[in-house]
Amino acid sequence: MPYKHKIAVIGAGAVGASIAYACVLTKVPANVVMVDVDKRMVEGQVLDLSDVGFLSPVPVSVGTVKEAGQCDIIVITAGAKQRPGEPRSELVERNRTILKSVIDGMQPIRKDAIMILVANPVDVLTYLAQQLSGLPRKQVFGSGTFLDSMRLRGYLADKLQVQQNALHCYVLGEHGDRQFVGWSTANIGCTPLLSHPLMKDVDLATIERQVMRKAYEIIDRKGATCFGIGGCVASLCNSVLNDRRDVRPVSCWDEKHQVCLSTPASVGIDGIEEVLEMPLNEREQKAMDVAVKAIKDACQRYSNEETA
Ligand SMILES: NC(=O)C1=CN([C@@H]2O[C@H](COP(=O)(O)OP(=O)(O)OC[C@H]3O[C@@H](n4cnc5c(N)ncnc54)[C@H](O)[C@@H]3O)[C@@H](O)[C@H]2O)C=CC1
Ligand SMILES: CC(=O)C(=O)O
Repeated sequence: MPYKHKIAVIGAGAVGASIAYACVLTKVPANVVMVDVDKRMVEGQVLDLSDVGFLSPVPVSVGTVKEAGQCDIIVITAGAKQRPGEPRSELVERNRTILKSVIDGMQPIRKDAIMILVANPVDVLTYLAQQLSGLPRKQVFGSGTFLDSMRLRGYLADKLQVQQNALHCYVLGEHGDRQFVGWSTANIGCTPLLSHPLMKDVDLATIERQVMRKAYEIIDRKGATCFGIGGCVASLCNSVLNDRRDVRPVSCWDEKHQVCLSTPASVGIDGIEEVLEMPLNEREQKAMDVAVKAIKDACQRYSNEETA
């Protein structure tokens, strides 16, 4: 084991394997430990990932749920995925049960562990994981709308013919059907995005819908999405272990709305270092209220049962 840090990836299906693969290729400074109830499958994933060892020093091994509880970062992807056309919110019944069994199996969890939720519906599961794990809220966050925001940047970068990293724009609220774009604060370089001449003929509602529907389109064609989220979560692991303080739209505890929702926050060694206050115009505030209500209703429905 060349590194002192360990990242556990619980759930070694399409998403877990893509996260491990992206961690290896981005040379995250840690040993990656993969965990799954399907023992033969997880062994197969680790054997397969060992073939990329010629490109990276990051080792990948098989571990147990108990060992995962002692890792520096615990990534949870274990759970059911959407069937074609199925919204993420319909996974809550199945995935909260899996989440509880995973968290119970890890106890006592290392006190300074950072837990990153990926399984859907990610905003609700992040809230439940904060309750179930006993960890401070800043140490438990979800991938949120990081992936959706990168999808948005992809569309805009193509349209405007600029590098994606010149665009500062976020998808906010829910990683689900009630997500929305914070157009009023979007920038290209340091100039307002909507003032760019090439944005004049762009239908914002169409782009917003394409971003929201992208997961459905991919699932319709190949049954699951995995590469984008693999990159996003590997990037979050790098932000934590290198204390990079990258600002990412992740699902985290929002003091104002008293729920976990997707909003920009800086991510570092302690998890969520700071949640940034996002100015919203009237349309965006209405969309945020709709997202908050949906997430809150689901959280309230399940939180008492889960902690009982
Ligand atoms: N937050 C995001 O942006 C994204 C989230 N997802 C979500 O990630 C989740 C996983 O998706 P896939 O990897 O495609 O599904 P998958 O079916 O390929 O893998 C799920 C894995 O979880 C394992 N598992 C189930 N219960 C377990 C337990 N108690 N302990 C350990 N492992 C357990 C299964 O054996 C399986 O290998 C889904 O909920 C999906 O909706 C997927 C893509 C993006
Ligand atoms: C499946 C999912 O949540 C996504 O690709 O956005």
